[in-house]
Amino acid sequence: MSPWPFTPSQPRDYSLPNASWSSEMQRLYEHYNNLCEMETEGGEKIKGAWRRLPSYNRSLKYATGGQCLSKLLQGKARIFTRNIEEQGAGFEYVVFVNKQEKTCVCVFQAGHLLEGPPGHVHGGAIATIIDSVTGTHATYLSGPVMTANLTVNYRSPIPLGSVVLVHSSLDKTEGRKTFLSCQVTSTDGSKMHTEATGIACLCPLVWATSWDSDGQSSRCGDGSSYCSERTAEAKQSPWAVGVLFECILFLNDQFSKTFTSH
Ligand SMILES: CCCCCCCCCCCC(=O)SCCNC(=O)CCNC(=O)[C@H](O)C(C)(C)COP(=O)(O)OP(=O)(O)OC[C@H]1O[C@@H](n2cnc3c(N)ncnc32)[C@H](O)[C@@H]1OP(=O)(O)O
Repeated sequence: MSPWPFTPSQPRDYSLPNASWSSEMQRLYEHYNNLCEMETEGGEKIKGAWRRLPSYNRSLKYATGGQCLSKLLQGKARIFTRNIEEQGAGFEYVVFVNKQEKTCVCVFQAGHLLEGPPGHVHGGAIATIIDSVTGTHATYLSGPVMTANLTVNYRSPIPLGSVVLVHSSLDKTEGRKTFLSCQVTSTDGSKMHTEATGIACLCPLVWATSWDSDGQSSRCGDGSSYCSERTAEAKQSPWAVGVLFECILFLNDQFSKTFTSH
């Protein structure tokens, strides 16, 4: 690993198909991926309502200023759903967001390491994928968040190795809080596996700096879509504070390493 935190790198995008994906997983990936790009009558390709979110084994890629943060913390900040080496053994998933409807869908294939009841997915693994999807969705909508609350109702077991859809929708935002609902269903929608609601809380530092002079919130998850109408100036504020905050964390870590190695 490079000792210099700004060194450019090409991390693996875990949301792209791999050999472990079943034909059903592949089919659904292609279905939603096709909705990301539309063709006009003139044959021109234009952006659709959906967008695939790339996914890395580092967790900060989509935070406001995340491109920079993820480089600073590339050797540190890991997200455990993306750190099981064997392809197909753990969480195989891809998340798509619908900018207009403010909804999100995840195509999820559960691998053998996620077993709970014999032949079925562990409840903690189900809560994990729900937390990951709603957390990603809230981050996309509002900026870097922590899960404050997650309430899960398990309706029917999920067979190990099967593919399910995880739907997340925005209920409301209230101050720092983003309220989301989530359903895990079979891919044809006929069976409800799990229902959940959650509250994601915008990180305090970002919240404190995300107000325009006119009192309008300028939170922007990916800085490009949900808040595209907001001012560029407003977008800079949480980005800059985020980078400053992460610089402090990075320097702190370097100092810690220096002291503990002696
Ligand atoms: C970038 C990644 C991309 C990549 C995508 C990454 C996807 C993965 C996402 C994983 C997300 C996680 O697992 S995060 C890890 C699990 N979560 C945690 O560890 C969070 C631990 N809890 C905390 O750190 C804290 O409690 C916070 C940050 C949630 C809130 O603390 P705080 O900042 O001091 O704020 P506080 O005033 O207490 O609360 C703010 C508002 O939220 C309300 N509130 C707080 N807790 C609750 C609660 N349990 N249920 C209801 N409401 C609550 C309060 O009443 C208040 O409402 P009002 O008075 O304003 O009305």
